[in-house]
Amino acid sequence: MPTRRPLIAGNWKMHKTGEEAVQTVQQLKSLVADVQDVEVMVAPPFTALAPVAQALAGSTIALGGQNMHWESKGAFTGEIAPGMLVAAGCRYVIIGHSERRQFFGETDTTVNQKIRAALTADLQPVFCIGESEAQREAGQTFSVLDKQVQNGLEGLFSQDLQSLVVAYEPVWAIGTGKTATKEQAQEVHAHVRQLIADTVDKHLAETMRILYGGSVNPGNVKALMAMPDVDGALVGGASLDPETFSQLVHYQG
Ligand SMILES: O=C[C@H](O)COP(=O)(O)O
Repeated sequence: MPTRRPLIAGNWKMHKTGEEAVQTVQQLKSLVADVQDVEVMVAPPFTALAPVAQALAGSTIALGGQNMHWESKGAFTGEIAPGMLVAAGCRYVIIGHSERRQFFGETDTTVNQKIRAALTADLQPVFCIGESEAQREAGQTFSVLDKQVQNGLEGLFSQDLQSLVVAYEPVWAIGTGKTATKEQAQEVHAHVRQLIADTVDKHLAETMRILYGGSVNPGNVKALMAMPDVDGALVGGASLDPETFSQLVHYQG
């Protein structure tokens, strides 16, 4: 069984100016300086990327973008190109977050275009999937997730997807304080891994990291991380405070 290096990622969403973000990572850097076996990533807003990259110089904390366009340049007012994220110091990019799907019209098709563009630019996509509360209650969780995964990865093969990270974020658990139970998370993660094994490649499925996201906090992270198919967390609210985020990174105690 291959070892998957845990990834604890902070998605700061629309929080923090450049100055506030730099202050946060300066504290975080020393708080997690002892951590070796867990990868840490922060995804600040676009305007904070360059100063945060500078503040992170010499640290192992990785930087991520929260979104990007799939084209490399052009007349796309308000958009950011993959190469711009790379130039700003990003290694990762979050793609298809449910807030992007819900409020900004992202579809499986644009998610697929973005994943392709990220891979071409050598950015590691953190590909977000998740069902709504109504879909879960209607017993559609697996069919919704299967469609998101299959459409999002359409036309991509194992050799393209080596750096892919999947993040399972049930929409009903985001920012609500209502975390999926560790059993619910494990059930979905195992299902998604099996789907990748069946439709893409078995080895990729075994090595690919699947993060859980949705009201992760210092009180529930350990139990979630103990599940065999949970390889990390994509954290919103609890990633904004460096002390709290550091507690998540130190989930092993
Ligand atoms: O990307 C992060 C998720 O949307 C989770 O947010 P949350 O931890 O505030 O529930």
